[in-house]
Amino acid sequence: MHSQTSTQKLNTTSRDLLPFIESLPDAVIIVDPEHKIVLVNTHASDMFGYPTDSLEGLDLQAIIPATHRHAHKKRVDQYFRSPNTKAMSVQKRFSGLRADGTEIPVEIMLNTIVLDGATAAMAVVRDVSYQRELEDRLIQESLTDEMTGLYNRKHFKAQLEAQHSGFIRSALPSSLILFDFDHFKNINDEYGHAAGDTVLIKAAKVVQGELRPLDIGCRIGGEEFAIILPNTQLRDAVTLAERIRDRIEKTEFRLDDSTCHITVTMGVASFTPSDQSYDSLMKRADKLLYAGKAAGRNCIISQEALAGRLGAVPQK
Ligand SMILES: Nc1nc2c(ncn2[C@@H]2O[C@H](COP(=O)(O)OP(=O)(O)OP(=O)(O)O)[C@@H](O)[C@H]2O)c(=O)[nH]1
Repeated sequence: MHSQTSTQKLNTTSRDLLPFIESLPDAVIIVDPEHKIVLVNTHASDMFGYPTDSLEGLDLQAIIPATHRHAHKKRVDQYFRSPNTKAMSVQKRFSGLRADGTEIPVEIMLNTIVLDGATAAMAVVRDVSYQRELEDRLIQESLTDEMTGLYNRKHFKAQLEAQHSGFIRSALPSSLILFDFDHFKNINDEYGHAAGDTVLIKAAKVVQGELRPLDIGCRIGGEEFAIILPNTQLRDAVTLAERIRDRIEKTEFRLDDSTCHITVTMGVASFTPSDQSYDSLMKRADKLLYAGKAAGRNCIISQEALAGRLGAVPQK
């Protein structure tokens, strides 16, 4: 005698199944091997924005976002070839497509059933908008520096590592600007630590305002910032660094009852074939930054300067 398993097919009729699926708190969509929707509950019509019963008879593709349709169709075919009970969203984030064209984040649990004598797949679909939003917010928070809103050191390292991999794989140029505020201790000593924080927050906004969408602005230490510039040659990175240095120098930082000015010193470097890891770029940029401090601050020193081909770019 065979023991019952959780994957044993349910053998039922639409008439018997309907009250059961109507009693469930999730949307239920039953699909035949030709991908036709054969039975749904009211939650499914509501979730996807269709009048009652009008989902039935439609191709399943009608409720799949266009970008996922091809992969989803293949997955459904594969499911019918070797059906097993499984969650479709364990590794991947799924979305459904509503009648009004908006997308809804969902989790899907699939079961095979025999409905009215024919094999079908029963998808239990749960709206996970709230969880997805929370998840996105937590991910974003875990990568962000709370004070300035720039990315944090953890994200900085992960992104620089990814850029290094891209460089090794396909020689995509990437550059790094590392910078540190000059004599920041004096700001704290003169105006107080809270004022120092205000300067950092405002300077971060100045930096952010100069970046392109793909550039990654980070606060990697107390008053040490970094900008990863994907797909950017050293020359262009130096141009951007100079623009930011100049903008910060010219900014009047308004504090509670006073104002102050501050400057930054920058090290600018790009990946080279001898970089074994992202860390060597980081160390090189750090060395350049400290060479800039030694050269008198408020300046940019680029990798070429270190190689002796270009002088430092002191601004004063
Ligand atoms: N207000 C504030 N101060 C910070 C923060 N992080 C670091 N600092 C301060 O930044 C100062 C850094 O001092 P130093 O490392 O001596 O550097 P500096 O005074 O900027 O001088 P140079 O880097 O040599 O130009 C210290 O006084 C730290 O307390 C922060 O988040 N907020």
